[in-house]
Amino acid sequence: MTMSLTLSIPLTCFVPKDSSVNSPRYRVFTVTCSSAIGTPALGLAERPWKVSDARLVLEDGSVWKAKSFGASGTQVGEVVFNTSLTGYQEILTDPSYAGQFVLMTNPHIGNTGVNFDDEESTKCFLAGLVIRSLSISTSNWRCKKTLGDYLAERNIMGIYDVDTRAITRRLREDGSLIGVLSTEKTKTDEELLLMSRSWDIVGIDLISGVSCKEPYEWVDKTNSEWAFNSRDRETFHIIAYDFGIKHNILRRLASYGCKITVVPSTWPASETLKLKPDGVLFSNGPGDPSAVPYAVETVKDIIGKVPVFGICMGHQLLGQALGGKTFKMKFGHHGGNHPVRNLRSGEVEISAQNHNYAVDPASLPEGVEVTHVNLNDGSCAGLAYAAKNIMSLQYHPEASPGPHDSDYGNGNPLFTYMLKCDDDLLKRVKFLLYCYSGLSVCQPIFFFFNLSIYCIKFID
Ligand SMILES: NC(=O)CC[C@H](N)C(=O)O
Repeated sequence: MTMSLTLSIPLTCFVPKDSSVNSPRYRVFTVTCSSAIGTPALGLAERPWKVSDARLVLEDGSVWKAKSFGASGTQVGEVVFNTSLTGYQEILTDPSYAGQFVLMTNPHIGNTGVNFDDEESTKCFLAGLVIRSLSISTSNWRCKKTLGDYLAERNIMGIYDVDTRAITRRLREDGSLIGVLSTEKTKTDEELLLMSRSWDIVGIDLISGVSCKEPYEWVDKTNSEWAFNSRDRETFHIIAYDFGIKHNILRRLASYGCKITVVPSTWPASETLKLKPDGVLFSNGPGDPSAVPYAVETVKDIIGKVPVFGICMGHQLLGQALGGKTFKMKFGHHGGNHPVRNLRSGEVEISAQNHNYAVDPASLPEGVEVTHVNLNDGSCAGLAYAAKNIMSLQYHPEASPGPHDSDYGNGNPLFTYMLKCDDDLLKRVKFLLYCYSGLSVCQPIFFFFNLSIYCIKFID
């Protein structure tokens, strides 16, 4: 059944007192929702009066009472905060969050439900979701189910009605913390605390749990509705190492004319080189880059022989393979609003990021160039080593957190830079250019969503 609600809202409540806007005093808003009465699955996620039935116990001894949604049980993980306003579904399906609880600083989550197009992988690998307020209704033309139903089906725990601001301040002051989330009443706070203190994410190989088991070919391109900056004139064969690869990286490469073979994280370098690819991509992935020495060895065996490009974990592994060091940051970067400066062009990009580790530029050998820096803390956000045809980024150029600044397109500064270089260098780094300029997708819906928020703020 389709319901139509007509709301008469005094417009004066949206207009500043000194506004000169000449408009009727009342405007009629018509809201149409296609939820059947008596089947609240798509309309109501949770009754707002549900009582606390979950606890988040942090390793610092603090206990946070909350209400559960999604799966129930007891789960341990590292708590990180994410500052994205939109894109919770991309976050939920980003394999790099394996072993982590994602706390969203945006207080209102779940309002657009979930759909089948925005997934970055086929599973949710994160430990759980921590939010302030779970939207009691979902409203989006692409919505297929509620966030609560989605998490329950994937056996992922979620909690809401928890003071996410206070936890974020704590994480900002003390750094990322291990926590235990539980809906089990039989477990005491002390037991949960002990559990949190006896688990660690450092030094664990989380990549093996998320990587594909067999090689496969990837052909899907960015959906034409969202596509921009596509090029399919030329075809490059790319081998993409799956350390927890996000689908949009593959879609953007396909849209830029790449034929892609995705291989498991343990795929031998010799097999890769036998295929004589035009380039190799080292993907993003979860956990500590120092815990996967086998992956660093693979990277070492490949660099210098074919052009390579690294994203996030791939960037960190490249840093190590070049002789550099990675270190754990205090609370990392997780969000769709991180400013990054491109040191070659001087331009600033608003980027999507998700990492807790970084490459220490001082540890890198001579000749390796830091191409990008994160403007929030000056950390290394990109590297290039022309002598070995290497480029890498710490952030996610394929993402569209609203802006798609990191999809440089044809008229991008790097392209201009390349054209000034000699022909040989241009040829050698052509693949890198394709990767670099290709990794982003337009999602106008986010743009308009953000725009509407700004408008509401403006007239409020
Ligand atoms: N997105 C990623 O690839 C993350 C890399 C690594 N797991 C980190 O936290 O820094």
